[in-house]
Amino acid sequence: MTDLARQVVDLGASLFARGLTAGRTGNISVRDGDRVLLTPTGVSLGALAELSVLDTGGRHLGGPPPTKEAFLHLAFYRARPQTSAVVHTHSTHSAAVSCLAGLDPSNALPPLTAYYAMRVGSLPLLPYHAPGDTSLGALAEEEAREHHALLLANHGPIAAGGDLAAAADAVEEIEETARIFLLLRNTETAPLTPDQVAALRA
Ligand SMILES: O=C(CO)COP(=O)(O)O
Ligand SMILES: [Zn+2]
Repeated sequence: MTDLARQVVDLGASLFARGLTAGRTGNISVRDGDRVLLTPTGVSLGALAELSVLDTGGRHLGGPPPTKEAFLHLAFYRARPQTSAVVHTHSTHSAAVSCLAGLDPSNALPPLTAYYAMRVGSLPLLPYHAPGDTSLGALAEEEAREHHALLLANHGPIAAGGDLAAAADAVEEIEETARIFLLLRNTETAPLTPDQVAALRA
């Protein structure tokens, strides 16, 4: 197993052990030159043994069949050439927020904390599609041009980063902020001001 593949296995084990995705949910990918290593479909992130290999055009080059969300991962790589990794989870609080009525589709969570503003920024909500429904690909690719993190309605977060740690950081920060958001529901909150957010992202 290559060092990069080992990093995917270790990240999967870490996300699973911390309850950030359960059962056989979630998927991870990392770019390796002109190839992409992805978690296989139907496996627990806590028990990854081998990875699937695609080219950036989606051609299957080796390993078991890839995650059914491979098309979403590839949409991020196409839309954001600086992306080297993508992480998707079904983290509980993020998934709970993704089921709420009345969310702002352009930004599902307010900037309650500085780290959320720094690691995520804004979080467009993509309309519900069944897992693996490739008709979400075009919309995801369009949103990914401007945003490295998206929330899939009635599903969970997906985030891209310059490396695996950055993509995981974004998904974890979404989960922490979703938890805070739900803890504070029906309470008046004081999110960061646009100036405070801009200062953090400068
Ligand atoms: O999270 C998932 C679907 O959205 C898990 O599917 P895969 O096992 O195909 O990766
Ligand atoms: Zn999923």
